[in-house]
Amino acid sequence: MGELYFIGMGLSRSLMTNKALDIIRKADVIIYDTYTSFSCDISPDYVRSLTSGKVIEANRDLLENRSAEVISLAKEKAVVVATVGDPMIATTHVSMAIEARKAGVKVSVVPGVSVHCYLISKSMLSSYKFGKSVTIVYPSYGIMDTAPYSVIKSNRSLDIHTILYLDIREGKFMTPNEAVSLLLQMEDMRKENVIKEDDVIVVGSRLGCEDEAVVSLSLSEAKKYDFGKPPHILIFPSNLHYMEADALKWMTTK
Ligand SMILES: C[S@@+](CC[C@H](N)C(=O)[O-])C[C@H]1O[C@@H](n2cnc3c(N)ncnc32)[C@H](O)[C@@H]1O
Repeated sequence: MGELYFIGMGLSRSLMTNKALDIIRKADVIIYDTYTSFSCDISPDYVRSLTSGKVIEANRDLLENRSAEVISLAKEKAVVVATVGDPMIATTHVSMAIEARKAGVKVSVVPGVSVHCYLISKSMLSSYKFGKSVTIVYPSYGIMDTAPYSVIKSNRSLDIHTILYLDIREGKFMTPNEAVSLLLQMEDMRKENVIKEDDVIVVGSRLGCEDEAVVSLSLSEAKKYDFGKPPHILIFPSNLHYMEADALKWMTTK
């Protein structure tokens, strides 16, 4: 009898739980998700060094379009879908989990340290004040997706903060500089007075790694700031409680 495990590996080796390690060590097959996120020190080769199970590097096609193959394998074997961070936060793996359950396969989820929670904690902004999050994507065929603009506008109208994930496209990671430039272009297009150059954002870089950084700066400062190596993530805050404003003062730029 097989089983399908969705394992969160955390953001880096030091943040991988013992439970995740145990299940990876014992699994027959590990489907390593290379599509939804990236870690500074967890890699398919690192996972190979932990287990005698077969490690398969999975792209979007295998995880979304060919998930039936994974589910069919899990009818007989212990199969792990291993994701950097948490397997169910800002991913589409719930769809595979539901299909597997419908097919009679036992499904287990092992949460991991997610960039979402890690960022909220490091920013010290109130966890009660975060709304819908959204990904800023590169324009495709010259068309700009202004969904992040709509989400920030809606969250701000409710006085809540927005987490902005940044696009990963064919191995290229969007930089905070590119993200800020796209947000300002969205304002130019929509002109609904949502995003201004002097708005303050929080940028998390390589969270969970030795060289992680969290900085708070204005959009105009962010345009030319060197944020270092990826991955990066942004918070677009709404109005700040005085304690949140104090917390951000400790995170000013270098
Ligand atoms: C689609 S989300 C997936 C989140 C993942 N499932 C988790 O729970 O951590 C991936 C995006 O989160 C951000 N991200 C992921 N890991 C990060 C890290 N260690 N430091 C900063 N940003 C990170 C990047 O913007 C990246 O493109």
